[in-house]
Amino acid sequence: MTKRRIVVALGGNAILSKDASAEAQQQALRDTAKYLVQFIKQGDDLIVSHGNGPQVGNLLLQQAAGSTDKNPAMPLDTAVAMTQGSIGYWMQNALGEEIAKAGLDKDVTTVVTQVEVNADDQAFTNPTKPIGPFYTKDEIGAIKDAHPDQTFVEDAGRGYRRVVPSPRPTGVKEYKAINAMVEAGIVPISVGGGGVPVVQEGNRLVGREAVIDKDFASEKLAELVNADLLIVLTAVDNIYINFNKPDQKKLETVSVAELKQYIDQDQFAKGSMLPKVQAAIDFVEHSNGGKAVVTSLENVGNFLKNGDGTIITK
Ligand SMILES: Nc1ncnc2c1ncn2[C@@H]1O[C@H](COP(=O)(O)OP(=O)(O)O)[C@@H](O)[C@H]1O
Ligand SMILES: NC(=O)OP(=O)(O)O
Repeated sequence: MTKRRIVVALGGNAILSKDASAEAQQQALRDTAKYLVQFIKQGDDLIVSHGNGPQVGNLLLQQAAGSTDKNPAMPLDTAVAMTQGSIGYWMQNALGEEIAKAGLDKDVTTVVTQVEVNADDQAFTNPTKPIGPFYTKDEIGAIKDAHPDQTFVEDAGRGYRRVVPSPRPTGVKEYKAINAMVEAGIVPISVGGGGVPVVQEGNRLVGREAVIDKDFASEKLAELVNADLLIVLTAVDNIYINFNKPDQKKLETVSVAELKQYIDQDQFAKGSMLPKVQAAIDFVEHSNGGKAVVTSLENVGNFLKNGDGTIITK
């Protein structure tokens, strides 16, 4: 089989489901690495990205709880960089172990990645990205009394979460370094948490307080490094139409034109599957013959063997 260049975007459940302790998140990533190593064993060049919504929200809460005048809390762009470091450490440690077990000699390295956004992106005045823990309605009443500037929305039917601005990525500052790492046989972990949002001001990149969607950032990176495949790994094996209804139907190979019709029919939930579908469409439309895949971590073996999962083509 010919060697492919693959950007894999890891969904939240690959890192944190209920237990937010470092041990539990590290264990989840050890389990995740067992699936990801299959691509490397097959000879594919892998670039890994991941979400950070729960972790960056939790970090902001820890920062706020411990802050003093002499030891101030860090702003959101710095917190995103901190989660790139912590999750990247867990991931490179776990994937490194699986690579060693497979008898392969390959380094895994985390890249603190700056992702460019437009300063006038309307997302800055319309926060939509859920971060941190879930709250009850009573709990957010009390938080809003103390922090009237914070916005909360109902998320995934599990309660309320704080939302922050989520601008669209326009570029990935470190993509050439990521390319060079792949050429050198290194597995980069990059655009973690969607990347640190930055705006170009003269020679300086200035951080902005936001959290970029990791599926959109992974798509932008996949375009820039000329990936053959963008694979979005989430909790479901396939994208469905009429999802969770008695007549739900899984999509196997689907064209961009067909997916756009399903978007018009509101088939994909806004805060969850829609951004993945939009990222997949963007990649197929803007790359040079690339395809996108949406499937689950647990289905990686079947995808590699039989092409199972939802495959999005031109
Ligand atoms: N049409 C659909 N087909 C499949 N899954 C869907 C659909 N609409 C909504 N979903 C939900 O979207 C979820 C994936 O989004 P999300 O949980 O935000 O992803 P992640 O955290 O893995 O990035 C699936 O687990 C599923 O519950
Ligand atoms: N940054 C980001 O998209 O994180 P989640 O996938 O955890 O929401």
